[in-house]
Amino acid sequence: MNNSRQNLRRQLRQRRRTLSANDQRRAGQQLTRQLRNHPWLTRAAKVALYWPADGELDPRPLAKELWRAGIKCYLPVLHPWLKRQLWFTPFTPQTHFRRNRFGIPEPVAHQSAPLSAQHLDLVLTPLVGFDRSGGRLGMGGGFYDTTFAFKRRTPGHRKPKLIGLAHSCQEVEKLPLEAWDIPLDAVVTEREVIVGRLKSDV
Ligand SMILES: Nc1nc2c(c(=O)[nH]1)N(C=O)[C@@H](CNc1ccc(C(=O)N[C@@H](CCC(=O)O)C(=O)O)cc1)CN2
Ligand SMILES: Nc1ncnc2c1ncn2[C@@H]1O[C@H](COP(=O)(O)OP(=O)(O)OP(=O)(O)O)[C@@H](O)[C@H]1O
Repeated sequence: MNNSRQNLRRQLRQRRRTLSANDQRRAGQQLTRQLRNHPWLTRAAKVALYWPADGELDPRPLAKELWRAGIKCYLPVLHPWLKRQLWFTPFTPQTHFRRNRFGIPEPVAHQSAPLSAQHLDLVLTPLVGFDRSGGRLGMGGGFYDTTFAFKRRTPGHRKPKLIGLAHSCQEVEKLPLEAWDIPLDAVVTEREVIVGRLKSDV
């Protein structure tokens, strides 16, 4: 694994952890305000979010608004046998959780049928670092890149839209792009909506 990528990841995760509980709460509310009436969301029927860990921007206040609007929410679960693949299970106020092998809460399996990524309209992804052209640095497991690799294999496969959520302190000038990276369609921070320039649009 590339050393500068590892160092950058460590640095950015550290930066994220210095945000106070208050900063985190405010950022989650600001994110909700920016997205709740956004056409990306109001036009979607099925939206994946994540359960925040390690200082990630908290999408749960947004989930509450989506429930209210009748939009279905999902959370990622590690696929039981497919390497680096995520499945998505429904997220409702009744969902029960258990910790996965990374210590992140995920819905208990068998509560309801998991969905594969192709069936979602919109995916709000966690991230460690981002740049303004849609570059994403994650936790390093390769889960999102692997799960959404079909978007690259099938040109014109626009669904689901991938939108990274991040604190603005997670921005970097330029991320080193790896061959397998799937660019984000946009990044939303507590401050702004940044629309990435997709390679396929050029
Ligand atoms: N909130 C949230 N949920 C998520 C992700 C995420 O990034 N955030 N994932 C996004 O992919 C998946 C889990 N991927 C993860 C990958 C690595 C580590 C991690 O902490 N790795 C350790 C070292 C590796 C190890 O323990 O083997 C570390 O970095 O310290 C955590 C989650 C699915 N769910
Ligand atoms: N489509 C893919 N097929 C097979 N392996 C992949 C694929 N995409 C990524 N990987 C592997 O996953 C590993 C981690 O990738 P990377 O560092 O880009 O993860 P990340 O995007 O930071 O993490 P995550 O998506 O889990 O948040 C890499 O070593 C790479 O070999």
